[in-house]
Amino acid sequence: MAFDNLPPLISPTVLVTAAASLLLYFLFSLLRRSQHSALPLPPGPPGRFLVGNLGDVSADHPEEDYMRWGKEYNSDVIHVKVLGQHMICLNSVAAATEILDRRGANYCDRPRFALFEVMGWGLTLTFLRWGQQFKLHRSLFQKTFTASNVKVFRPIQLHEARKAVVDLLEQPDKWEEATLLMTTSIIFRIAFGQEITDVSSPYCEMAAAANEATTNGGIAGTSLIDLFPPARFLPDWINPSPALRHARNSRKAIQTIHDVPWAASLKDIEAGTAPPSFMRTHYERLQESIRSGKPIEMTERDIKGATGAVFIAGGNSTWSTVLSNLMFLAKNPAVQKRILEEIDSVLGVSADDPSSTPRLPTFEDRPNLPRLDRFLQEVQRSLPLNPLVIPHKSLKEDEYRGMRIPAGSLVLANTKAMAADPHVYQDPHIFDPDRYISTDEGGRGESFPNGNFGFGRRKCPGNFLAMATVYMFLATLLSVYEVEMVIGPDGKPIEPQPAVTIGLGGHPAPFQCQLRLRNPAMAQLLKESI
Ligand code: HEM
Repeated sequence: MAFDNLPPLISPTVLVTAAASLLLYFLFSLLRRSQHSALPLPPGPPGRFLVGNLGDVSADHPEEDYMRWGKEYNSDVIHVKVLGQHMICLNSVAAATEILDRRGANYCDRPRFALFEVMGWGLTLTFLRWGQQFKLHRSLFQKTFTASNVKVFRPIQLHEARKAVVDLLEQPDKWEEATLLMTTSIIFRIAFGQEITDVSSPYCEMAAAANEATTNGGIAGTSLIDLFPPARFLPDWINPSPALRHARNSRKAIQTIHDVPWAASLKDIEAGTAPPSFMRTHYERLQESIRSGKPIEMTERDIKGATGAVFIAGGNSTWSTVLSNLMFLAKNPAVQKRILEEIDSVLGVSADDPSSTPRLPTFEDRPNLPRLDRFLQEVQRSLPLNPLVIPHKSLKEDEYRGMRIPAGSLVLANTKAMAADPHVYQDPHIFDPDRYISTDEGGRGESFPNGNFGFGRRKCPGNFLAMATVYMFLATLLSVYEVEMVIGPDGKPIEPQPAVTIGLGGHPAPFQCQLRLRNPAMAQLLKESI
């Protein structure tokens, strides 16, 4: 876990308060122990008096520790206890689907994310505890972003993907900026109905500030403020943790991203000029309920919080996935060549036939591009961007294969371990999209990776939307460009090394690649299309 904030927080006041709370908690735990079933906890490293496994789980890549312990204890379910908090890590798809999917009703809570509340993400679905408000916000998302309902957003995704590739025709080395602008504009249009035409839009700065504040908040639920929420009220002068200071300093950015686009969209809605968006749909439903005297289940505050959640959960996560795909394209030229052949054949591009009249890719082409689809899956397996997903919390004590999962446990799904499981994937360290070809077609028929969008009742409600954006951008880009490795000063290609940064929502570590124009006629078509 990320206990990166530990040393600066140790002021005498905090130490005394923390020691007293720990003692109370310890006595309380002793009292409750007699009520537990006699089943053993899942295996895991032995803890120490009072602090348990504090310090045993690394801040940077805890998923690696859980994988190591999985091997050491020969178990796909690992238990650690930190400052009295039970934590259960699920290292296999079998354990995660049984516990988080099938028994989802018991694992749908979240721990309290006190640090993110301080920032101003109080009414954000991702961080809501189980209860009425969670159910309401979850239903707002689920209704809007089902596999079929997200089709309504396709024109936005198509337009933004084409625009991004046209921008790249001017400045092909600005692939990071162009893809960030695209994913930000898509999510802004879908959330608020506000278009971001270029980087000079004030929304870009607001989005960047909110994203930076949020991603630098560390791994959600793991700061000392999360483990000991009363510390959030410590005044600045007794040196609260850097994390708390960061959260307090972030409030303005988070408030702005909720208020400013909301106010602009409200004007458009009232003027009758607002395009379809998440905000418009739910705001108009609320107004309609008020007008017709129907029972009102949500408030304007709920809609504002949920709209902010669409932005924060759906913008950078999609951008990171796009970047990850670019990295693996550059790294695997042979795989890319076969995808390009497939795209050309579907779009009617023929080098031998000058009379061929190719066209630009659309959403309807997706079922005919299975190589691209398998590639998207293999990228997710090879570099899970959220290796431990976001912690779920159990409501009641449970039993799994003779092991006890205490009530109130934090449950982590280790997607990195799942993706590397040799029982599921042959040579898991090799990048091989063909591993998913079905046995009927002569392949191995390995399962698509499971867990990159989470599990159970907290599973990402934006997964269909996100993958539609990633698909549309890649199909459009590859119809025009090839993604290559950069050649280093020694004349050799610089091979990108896949790695993930830490924080809320992982991001691929910096890498290099370059775009080579391969089809000028398609580029011309693209320019004419927007
Ligand atoms: C490729 C892009 C994306 C990735 C990799 C991703 C991944 C995830 C993951 C791992 C979770 C946690 C699931 C769990 O706890 O079991 C999550 C939750 C969530 N995601 Fe996404 N997501 C993406 C895009 C989106 C988009 C586009 C939206 C908005 C429409 C969105 C909205 C949410 C929300 C609101 C939650 C919280 C759900 C809850 O707590 O009930 N995500 N996402």
